Amino acid sequence: MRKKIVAGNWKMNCDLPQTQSLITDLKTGLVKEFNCELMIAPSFPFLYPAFNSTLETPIEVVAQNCCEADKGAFTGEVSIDMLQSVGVKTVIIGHSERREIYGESDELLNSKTRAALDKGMRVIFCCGEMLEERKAGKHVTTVADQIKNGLNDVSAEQMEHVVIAYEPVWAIGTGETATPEQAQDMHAEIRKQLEELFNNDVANNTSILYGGSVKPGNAQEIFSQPDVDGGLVGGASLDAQSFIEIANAF
Ligand SMILES: O=C[C@H](O)COP(=O)(O)O
Repeated sequence: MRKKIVAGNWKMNCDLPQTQSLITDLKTGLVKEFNCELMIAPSFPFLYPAFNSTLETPIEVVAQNCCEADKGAFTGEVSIDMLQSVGVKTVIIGHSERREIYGESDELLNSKTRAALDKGMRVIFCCGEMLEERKAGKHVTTVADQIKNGLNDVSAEQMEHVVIAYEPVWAIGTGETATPEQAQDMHAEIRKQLEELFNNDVANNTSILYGGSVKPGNAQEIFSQPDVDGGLVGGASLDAQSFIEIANAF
């Protein structure tokens, strides 16, 4: 079932006091029902305190990454079981910063995605083209390849637990947003791709979020596009008021 979602990716920004104070501000600001699911993704050490602080609220705490392996000699990694043991049910996989800075390949992201889905997690699978790829007119094929490779061997049934986040890399943290038309065009292409890879139900029922400089001032126009089901928000999610205003854009 296609859901409206606004997810805040806090990236590597808040320490424990800042995490707690941002959650307190969010809880104070959540005075009414929202027409969308709300998620926040703090850093690993703060997932458990965040999970505890958001019990009985509409906020879901999600992870920014996970390891594809079960357990063992993987220094610095965090397993899916570990995430689940602190209440996490959703994980972001394939963010462009993981792809670019940490060199995570389509194959690795596919392993992470399948491992997370096999363990019953929900996955927010990120895709998006670089500026040069858009300028060269290769943005649609780039994103199609990322989806095809990243979701290889994922079943149509498992796709019920997959959310796609389209984030053009040139719009992340730059203040430059894709136009609502650019977002809509790519989201429609992604749905076409999901239909080819899976079926019509998967294409229609998968939530596709837009990410890249979403702010209170542009959220409504972007979210009003027929194939945009919400946002993966970076910078603006670090301010409770902005995040709530974005969530109110539905
Ligand atoms: O995960 C979120 C995206 O990278 C967007 O970040 P941004 O809203 O700061 O551009």
